[in-house]
Amino acid sequence: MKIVGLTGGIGSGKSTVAQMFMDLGVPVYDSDVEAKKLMHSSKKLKEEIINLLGEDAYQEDTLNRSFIAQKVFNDPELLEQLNGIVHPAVRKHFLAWADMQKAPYVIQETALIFENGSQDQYDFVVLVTAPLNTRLQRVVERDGISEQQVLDRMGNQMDDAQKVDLAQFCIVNTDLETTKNKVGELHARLVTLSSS
Ligand SMILES: CC(C)(COP(=O)(O)OP(=O)(O)OC[C@H]1O[C@@H](n2cnc3c(N)ncnc32)[C@H](O)[C@@H]1O)[C@@H](O)C(=O)NCCC(=O)NCCS
Ligand SMILES: Nc1ncnc2c1ncn2[C@@H]1O[C@H](COP(=O)(O)OP(=O)(O)OP(=O)(O)O)[C@@H](O)[C@H]1O
Repeated sequence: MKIVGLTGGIGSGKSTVAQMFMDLGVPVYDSDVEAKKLMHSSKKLKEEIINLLGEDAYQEDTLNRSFIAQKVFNDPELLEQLNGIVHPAVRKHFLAWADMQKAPYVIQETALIFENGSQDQYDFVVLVTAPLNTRLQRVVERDGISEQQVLDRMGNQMDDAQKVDLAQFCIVNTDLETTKNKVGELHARLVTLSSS
């Protein structure tokens, strides 16, 4: 079984594209969602996160996302430390999940691949892109946060121009119908590549 990484900057449409692959029957692991579940359920992670960010990181036992986001997304060092706690746990959990899937290939959807040099963990990396202004607008509308807050997160991610050169496949996600067709073509290609 091959392991495909699906990545893209904030608001590029990773989750939208991931859903299209799921509709074609491909098992998809959503790292953002699973990371949050682990940050909630693992006592060890929780302790480490409280040690790093303080008691306010959890509110009545629930992850205080806005507090954490506001602390880490404009402090690269702190973000790196948080990533150092969360990412190894997600990796371990993903591998156990992948082991249980029966399909030619599985997808790990994750915001960060090239940023942390983890591209070697994948057989192929698919990059989703969209123009910066479109991404900004989508996230402001979806999450109700300010443009500056989106720009802070973008500041911790690599530019598309650099990522395009590193990925094996790229999906430009502006028109949804075009994206869907591209996903269909890519799926057929990945199935073929997975059997060779
Ligand atoms: C800070 C947190 C609680 C904010 O949660 P929130 O629900 O507001 O945002 P969400 O997780 O949906 O992230 C939205 C987008 O922000 C960007 N983002 C998230 N984590 C990171 C990161 N570590 N570095 C750069 N960008 C990131 C991505 O584009 C992501 O898709 C959360 O993002 C987090 O815990 N991040 C650190 C752990 C991590 O790296 N998770 C990502 C998968 S392993
Ligand atoms: N081609 C498109 N046309 C119009 N809206 C879109 C398109 N693709 C995605 N969107 C919308 O833009 C928003 C962001 O898309 P999505 O959540 O898939 O991005 P993402 O890359 O997963 O974002 P994040 O990094 O924040 O998790 C969503 O509200 C989604 O419905």
